[in-house]
Amino acid sequence: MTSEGLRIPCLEFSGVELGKKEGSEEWREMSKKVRDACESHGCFIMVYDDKVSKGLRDDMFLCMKEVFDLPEETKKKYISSKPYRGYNSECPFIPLSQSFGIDDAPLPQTSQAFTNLMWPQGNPTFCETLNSMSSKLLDLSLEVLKMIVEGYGLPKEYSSEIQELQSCSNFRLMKYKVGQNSEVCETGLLPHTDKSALTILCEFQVEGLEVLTKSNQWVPVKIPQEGFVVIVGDVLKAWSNGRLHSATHRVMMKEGKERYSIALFGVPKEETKIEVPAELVEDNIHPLRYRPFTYGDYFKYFVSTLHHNALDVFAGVS
Ligand SMILES: O=C(O)CCC(=O)C(=O)O
Ligand SMILES: [Fe+2]
Repeated sequence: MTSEGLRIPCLEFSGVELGKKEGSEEWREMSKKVRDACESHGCFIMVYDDKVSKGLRDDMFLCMKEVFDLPEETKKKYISSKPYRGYNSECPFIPLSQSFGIDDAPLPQTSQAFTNLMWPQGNPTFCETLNSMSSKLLDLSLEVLKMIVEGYGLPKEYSSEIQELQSCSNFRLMKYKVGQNSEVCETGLLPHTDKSALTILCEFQVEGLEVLTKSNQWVPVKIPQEGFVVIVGDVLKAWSNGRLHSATHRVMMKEGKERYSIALFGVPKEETKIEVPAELVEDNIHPLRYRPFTYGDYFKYFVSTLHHNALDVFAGVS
C-alpha cells in the first residue's frame, strides 16, 4: 500500500460555514472529499475550529475530569438497561477503560437529569457544557451526512431520509487509566466497528486511537487539538450498500498517561428501517449487499453475539 493509503485524510472545514453555504461550489467540492475519505478509509480528520470553540472544548474536558473524579459509588448510580449506556468500569476485557454513555444529551432535560444524579446540589456549568458540546457534535455529524448524500449525487429527498439514521444519539465520556506497567503499550479498547451511522470524536492531549487500514495495517490517528475524527459506523456502511467503509479501530495506551476522549454516536431509532437507496445499487459493479433491516434488531443481534463481522452475518446478501 502507498503511504497515501496509510495517511488518514485531513479535511479543513474552518471557514467553509457549511450551514450557510449548502449547495455552493465549495460545499459540493468538500462533499466529494468527504465521500472519498469515507470510502477509502472509513474515517477522516475534520479540522473545524470555528464550530466548536477552544473554550467549550477545554471546559468539556475540565468537566470530564470533574465527573470521573467523583466517588465510585456516585458514578455507579448512573445505570441503564441498555448496553454501552450508563456508567461502565472494571470490565475484565478492557480494565483501563471507564465510560459514561448518555443517550440524547443534546436534549436539555437529559443533560439536566444526568447532572442532577451526579450532583444533587446542582452543577449548572457541567450541565450547560454537556448539553452544548453534545449538540454541536450532533449538528456537525448531521452536516457530514448531508454531504454524503451530495457526494453520491442523490436526490434532495435523501437528505432528510439519511438524517433519520441519526435521530438519536449516544454521547460517551471516556477515561482510560494508566496500566500497572506504564512502560508497555496496553490495550485501552479492543478492535471494533461502531454500531452508529457516524461517530465524531475528540481527545484531550493524549493520543491512543488507531485505525485498521483496508490493507490491514494499524495506523495511529493524530487528532489535532482543534479537530475531530469522523468515523463511519455499520449503519452507514449498510445504507450505502457497503460503499462507505466502517473502519475497525482500537485504543492503545502508549504514552503512559491517562487519556480522556469524548464521542457522539449518531444512531437511528430502534424501529428505523435501514434500506439501501436504489441509486446505490448497480447490477455488476455494486450488486445489493445488504437486505433491509431495523436498527433495533441489528443492535440486539450484535449484543447477543458480539460477532466482529455482525453486519455481514446479520444482513449480508450472499
Ligand atoms: O476513545 C477513543 O478514542 C475511541 C473510543 C471508541 O472507539 C468507542 O467508544 O467506540
Ligand atoms: Fe469506536
